[in-house]
Amino acid sequence: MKKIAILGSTGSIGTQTLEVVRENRDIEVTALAAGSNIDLLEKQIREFSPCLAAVWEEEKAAELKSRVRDLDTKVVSGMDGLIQVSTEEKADILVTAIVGMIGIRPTMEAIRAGKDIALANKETLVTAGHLIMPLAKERGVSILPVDSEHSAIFQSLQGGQERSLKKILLTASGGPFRGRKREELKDVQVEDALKHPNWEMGRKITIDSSTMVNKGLEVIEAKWLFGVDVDQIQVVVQPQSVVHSMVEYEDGAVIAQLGTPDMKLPIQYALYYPRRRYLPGERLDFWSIGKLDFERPDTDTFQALELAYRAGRAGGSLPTVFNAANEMAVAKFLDRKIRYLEITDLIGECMERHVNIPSPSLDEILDTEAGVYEYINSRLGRR
Ligand SMILES: NC(=O)C1=CN([C@@H]2O[C@H](COP(=O)(O)OP(=O)(O)OC[C@H]3O[C@@H](n4cnc5c(N)ncnc54)[C@H](OP(=O)(O)O)[C@@H]3O)[C@@H](O)[C@H]2O)C=CC1
Ligand SMILES: CC(=O)[C@@H](O)[C@H](O)COP(=O)(O)O
Ligand SMILES: [Mn+2]
Repeated sequence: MKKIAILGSTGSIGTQTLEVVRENRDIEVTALAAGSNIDLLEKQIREFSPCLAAVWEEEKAAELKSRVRDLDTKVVSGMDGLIQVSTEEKADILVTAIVGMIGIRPTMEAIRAGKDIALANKETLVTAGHLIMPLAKERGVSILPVDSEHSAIFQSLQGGQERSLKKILLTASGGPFRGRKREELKDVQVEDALKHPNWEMGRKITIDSSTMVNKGLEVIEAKWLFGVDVDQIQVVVQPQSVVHSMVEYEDGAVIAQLGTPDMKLPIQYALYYPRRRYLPGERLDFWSIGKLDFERPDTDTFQALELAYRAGRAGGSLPTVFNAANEMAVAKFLDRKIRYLEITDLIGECMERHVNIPSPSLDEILDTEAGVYEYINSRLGRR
């Protein structure tokens, strides 16, 4: 019996992970954590009987505790609760399906406790990759990619050919605004940006896909997962999201992983690696697909992609600035406090004024995050 804990069980990746669990009878869920959706978390507790559940908000945790008092599930809250879930002693694998760099501490504690990580939470690796990758190596734990592109790269690298890897071809859908010019994006509304052409995902990552910040985060995520320079990573727009990513080897051979846009495949692959298992769902039908398109990304319009390369090349605390500015800007955009193009503008502005810390400690990363939030709040006044 495989045993897993999930951070962010009520979200898009969290619920799809539980679907994978439902379809396979040999995974036990030992711990679950969510932010505030206690209605869904209660249902999950009743179905999967974890011994531990965490809710970020203390009041909601108290309410959930009272609702599940007929069960043996212990309910905890706050950062301490997240860490208890991530280090729950019976679990072998932690699925990090929480959104944002709030995942750093629980992920690091899980690694210290010897858990393998099925990593969806890219913000953690983007901001703390220089701490996480060596820690994982030291503790002998695996970081298994869940992000579809990184899973595709990982799958394309099977066979132990990593040493002959020349280049990563990271595919991007181009988002809902592919083909538009920057000028045409000034009046974009929340509803427009939430219409991803191919994937159903949480709100924050959906906005990130529309600005191509998501692809920028993924470039830095790939740098850490596969030990390459960001300049060995080329973003290729593949509007159908059928080619999930590719690798080019020294001899010019390109190996790709293709599939329907369904996150259950990378989730299941991470949970059972190196085994492949039957997964119900649609299969690719190349006769009806007909053709696949490939394009160069428009970095004049999607300036965040260049900013991410700059942050990834510089390293240190600059990726934290890129990520933290985006996290706050997206929250404000979703709250209708700022305009769409201000997301990218704020990221650029925060990066411009930052004095880079070459190899920041966890405290320095969190201080950098706090500094970015403080700057954006003061810069926007009461907005
Ligand atoms: N969705 C996708 O297809 C993909 C997602 N990813 C990455 O996976 C991560 C999750 O994305 P996604 O599932 O779309 O996001 P969602 O917004 O759908 O879900 C986020 C989850 O995190 C929980 N959460 C948020 N804040 C806290 C907190 N403070 N404490 C505890 N739990 C918290 C939410 O709980 P609640 O709802 O209860 O508040 C929810 O369960 C992101 O990093 C994203 O970039 C990567 C590739 C694909
Ligand atoms: C499903 C997944 O992995 C997302 O990160 C997806 O790739 C977003 O699509 P784009 O960022 O390419 O639009
Ligand atoms: Mn992705």
